[in-house]
Amino acid sequence: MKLHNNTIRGVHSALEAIFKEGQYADKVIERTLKSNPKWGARDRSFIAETTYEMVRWWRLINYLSPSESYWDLFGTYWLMQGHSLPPWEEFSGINPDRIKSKYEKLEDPSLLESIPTWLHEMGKNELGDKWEQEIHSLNEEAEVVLRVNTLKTTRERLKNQLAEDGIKTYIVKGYPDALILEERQNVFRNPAFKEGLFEVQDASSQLVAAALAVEPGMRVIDACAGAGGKSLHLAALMDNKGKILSMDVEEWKLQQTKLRARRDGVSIIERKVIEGSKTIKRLKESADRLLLDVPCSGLGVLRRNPDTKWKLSPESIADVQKTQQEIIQSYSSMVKKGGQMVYATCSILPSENQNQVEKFLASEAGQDFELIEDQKVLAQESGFDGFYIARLQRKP
Ligand SMILES: C[S@@+](CC[C@H](N)C(=O)[O-])C[C@H]1O[C@@H](n2cnc3c(N)ncnc32)[C@H](O)[C@@H]1O
Repeated sequence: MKLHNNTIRGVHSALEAIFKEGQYADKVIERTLKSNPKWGARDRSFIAETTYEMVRWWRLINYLSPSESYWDLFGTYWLMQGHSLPPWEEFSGINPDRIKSKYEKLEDPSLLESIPTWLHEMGKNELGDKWEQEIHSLNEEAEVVLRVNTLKTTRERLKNQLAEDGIKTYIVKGYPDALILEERQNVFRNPAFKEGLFEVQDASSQLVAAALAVEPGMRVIDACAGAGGKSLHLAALMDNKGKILSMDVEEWKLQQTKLRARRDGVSIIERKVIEGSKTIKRLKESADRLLLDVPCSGLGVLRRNPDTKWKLSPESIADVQKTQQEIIQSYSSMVKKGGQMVYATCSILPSENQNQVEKFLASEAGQDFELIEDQKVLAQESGFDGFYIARLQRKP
């Protein structure tokens, strides 16, 4: 594969924004590509993929070639991919034999999997024997998965429509609304996306709304709705009949929900910003179904957001765990007697998942609830993102 100096520079400036300015990788890549409209499709995918992969393997790359120079770091990454380097002056500081022998001697799993040492220790403590395979799976490149908007089309029809545009997809048993792309490509420019025929949503994430067992006509609250991915799925499962209250503490996220609902032909979503405990108290026992897609460490979606591992710390995980317990304790009051609630995270750590549900059930607020079932979705078993989904029932 031929390297081009200008696209490597594009990767360097993206890495600088991510590591020196602490910006989010997906946003940086989006902006880098937008501000360089002349780059062709191949250049764009080179920049996006290389930036993501270098972020993913950042600790390992820096261990193999401790250097301040982005050329040294890129060259090391390129060699790790099994390529050879062109005889450019920029790569003169790299010694491929030294890098290879350093890699071959490596035994420390946290370096081999390119994660912080504290995270390796935490993962081992929480997941035991399953940890090493799980972090290995979470370091793989994610599939692109679509969720068919069944309010506007069927899976079969969309599959054929995309195939006519050269986008080949396949289906996997157990995910009734999902289509998986055979080859990674940008689907947001496809007319079917603009017409609201699909959303991009991982297959594991599609299990969350399905677990809430909604029916048309119900009153549903999505209390951590964010940009509305699950609210939109719920609306489709309810055949756009009933009411969904999409809530969040961040108004700008709910604004996205509004735009997406319009594109997807969803009219049953109402939005409400959570301003404090009063907002929750006013909705006491008002929901047939409540979704708590709570903020979490994001460790289950490392394949999509590899920069998360450099932003997390034991303290930030402890903080988010505190928020999770506060949310389930207080927000569960919105479920009607006899109603149901789903508590979900995109984390694989039991301390954010089943332990939180157990703690809630043992508390005073949880006395009215019982666990119906839970799914501990690991990337190594599902092939998709890591998730936790617990379904609880409030006693009549
Ligand atoms: C995992 S994300 C939700 C993703 C969203 N459900 C989706 O499908 O796109 C968690 C959300 O919880 C929100 N959040 C954080 N603290 C909250 C709180 N105390 N109450 C409600 N939402 C909160 C965040 O702003 C974030 O949008």
